[in-house]
Amino acid sequence: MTTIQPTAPRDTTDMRELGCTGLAREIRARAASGAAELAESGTTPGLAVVVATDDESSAWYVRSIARAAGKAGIDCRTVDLGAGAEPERIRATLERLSADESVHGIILQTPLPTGARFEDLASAIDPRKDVDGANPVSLGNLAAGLPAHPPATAAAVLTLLDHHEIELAGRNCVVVGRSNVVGKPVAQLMLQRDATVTICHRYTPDLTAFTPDADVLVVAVGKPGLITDKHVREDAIVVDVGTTPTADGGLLGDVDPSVRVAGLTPVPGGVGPVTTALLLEHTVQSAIRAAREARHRAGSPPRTGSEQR
Ligand SMILES: Nc1nc(=O)c2c([nH]1)NC[C@@H]1CN(c3ccc(C(=O)N[C@@H](CCC(=O)O)C(=O)O)cc3)C=[N+]21
Repeated sequence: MTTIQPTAPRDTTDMRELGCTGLAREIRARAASGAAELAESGTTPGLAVVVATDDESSAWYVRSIARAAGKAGIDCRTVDLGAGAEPERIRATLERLSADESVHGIILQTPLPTGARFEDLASAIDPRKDVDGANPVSLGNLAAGLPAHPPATAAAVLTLLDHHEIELAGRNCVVVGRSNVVGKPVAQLMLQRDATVTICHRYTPDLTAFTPDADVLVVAVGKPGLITDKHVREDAIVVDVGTTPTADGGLLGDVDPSVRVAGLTPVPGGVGPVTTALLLEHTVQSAIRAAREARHRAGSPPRTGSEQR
């Protein structure tokens, strides 16, 4: 008779918690100082948050955006159309906000009511105001290496990795999840950084065929406990994008708490707060650009030769 040997517990001494303390605050401060500068010339950055869901994670995010925007001097307007809103109504709202000069950033919250397709509706967001990279034009520009705002969550993943000085060039990166809001744009951003990128999703029969190859693993699925020790090497860096609310008001990531790796982003306190901060920063950047374009239209002096391209 064979006895089953318990697997040796992994050494937990040098696991790094890759948190966002300091980083999110720094980005929010940058957004606030940009907003303050704009205020001197009479512009208040405006952010419109369009909601057509009663999803709890989304509701939390919307409140958090409104709170942080207020503190940063950004005028945040939540347009709640209700969970059963018709796609035509959502589209008309996005078109109206796209034409509204006091609005510099627009975010359409996911999930959407059944029957509404995110990609279809997001095409109604003016790409210049697309601060959450939702318009397929933004995703296309991103894939082509042209300027575009990436979705704030995708940008947060890269910003957090940079903050902790995680190298991506030449490394194996595995992304679990292929949403247009996270998985696909994260993969594009990692590709731009010269990583070898694999994308796994719900039709991947066995994640363990791919995830143990990851030097850097990004998980954006929304299934608590999906990733366990068997999925990752001990020397891997893991970014947990999942935020599933629990009945008692807590928040669960996609990575099982028992997982021991070289570095793990915590939930809460990891990607989430950086996401909110970057959304504000994208909005301020968009407002700065709009103000600059308005000055040019008003007939400012022509640019000097060295500035022309
Ligand atoms: N178009 C679109 N873009 C999104 O980026 C998007 C969306 N729709 N729909 C909803 C989800 C959810 N989401 C979160 C962002 C930050 C936190 C966050 O900051 N959470 C805190 C803590 C929350 C708590 O303590 O309850 C943290 O992780 O530390 C959570 C969730 C963005 N989403």
